[in-house]
Amino acid sequence: MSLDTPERLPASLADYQALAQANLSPDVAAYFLRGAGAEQTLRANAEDLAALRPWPRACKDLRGGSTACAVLGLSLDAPLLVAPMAYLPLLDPAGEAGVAAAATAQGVGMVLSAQSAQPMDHVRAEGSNCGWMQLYWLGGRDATMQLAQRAARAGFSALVLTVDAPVHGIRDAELSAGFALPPGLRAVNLDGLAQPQFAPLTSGESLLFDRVAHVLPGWEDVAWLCRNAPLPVLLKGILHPDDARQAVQAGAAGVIVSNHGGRVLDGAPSSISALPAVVAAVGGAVPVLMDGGIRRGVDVFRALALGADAVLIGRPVCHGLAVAGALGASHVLRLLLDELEVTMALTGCRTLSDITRDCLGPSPF
Ligand SMILES: Cc1cc2nc3c(=O)[nH]c(=O)nc-3n(C[C@H](O)[C@H](O)[C@H](O)COP(=O)(O)O)c2cc1C
Ligand SMILES: CC(C)CC(=O)C(=O)O
Repeated sequence: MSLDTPERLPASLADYQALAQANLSPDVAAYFLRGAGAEQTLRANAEDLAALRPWPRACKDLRGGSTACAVLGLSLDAPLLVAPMAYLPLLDPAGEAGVAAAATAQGVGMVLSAQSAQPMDHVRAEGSNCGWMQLYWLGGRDATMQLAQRAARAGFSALVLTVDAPVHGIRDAELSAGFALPPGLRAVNLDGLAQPQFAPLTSGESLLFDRVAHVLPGWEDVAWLCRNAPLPVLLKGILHPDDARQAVQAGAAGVIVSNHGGRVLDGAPSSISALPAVVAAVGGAVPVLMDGGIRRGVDVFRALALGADAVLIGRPVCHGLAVAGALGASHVLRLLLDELEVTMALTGCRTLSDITRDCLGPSPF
């Protein structure tokens, strides 16, 4: 659905969120905006960011400052990418292509979800900054590689393999609102790829441990994909430093610290609290990105100060898209960029490399 574009755009991301929450139908709001279980992790993502204190500095020379950066070959005006999110046309018909156009207009990146409801070629034609393609392990090497090859043919420059959701999280709010995909909406980029078929369960067997677990990837599959895929592969959904080390060993080109926006394992650590140990474990071998709970430019600053090379933005883009289509998504990104610049100026940071741990007050972690 699409809400009527307001005459005056909302002034802040918080206003976009409130408008989206108030106006989306309860089932669509539950899918896009809520989290798993009791939503402890969803809340912790934002609360733990808010606990970090940017430290104002006086009379620093800010002339010639910039937020420009390069992340794994992407040249961006700021270290922001739109996170991969499924089925965006449920929020506005502009869908993934509208968000790609918004990201491109604002000079930030975008990762296209494997569950995009629009064809990848169309999305990239509308917004070339949509440069990375996310995928899940598709139950086997053949289907996963076929999707990787489709992405390469469509001109993407990297793949993002999501490893934190081998099974669906249990999303209470979504279940009680009765969310279901409407007929006609589907993950079109997966058309024709073999999906796992499961034999019927016999008594005492578990669907998860006796069927699904047999088609989940192991580290040897990840290493195989990193070796053979036509594009570099980042791993998304890393929280544990040991997994970060394994990712690097497996040949990952980057690591994304994420708990899937609190949508999978409720109670898992917030992304920002997990970030420092992952950054230390990776030791500069590959870029480290982070997502989860970024709601203001100051949150981008907080993540960079704890060692992220860039951040991904999830739900705020949904809020913008729901309230005012592609224009709303673009405006949300613009607000974040403006807030990041202002935060840098007030903390005396001229460039991104000036943003270090010393720019924060004493850590609560
Ligand atoms: C509605 C929705 C759909 C999502 N779909 C995907 C997906 O298809 N693939 C994926 O890797 N992550 C998916 N995510 C997780 C996001 O990529 C990202 O990790 C998370 O939203 C970041 O947290 P934030 O929403 O607090 O910014 C989805 C998140 C939302 C809110
Ligand atoms: C279709 C889902 C697997 C997409 C997703 O990752 C999510 O909803 O969080």
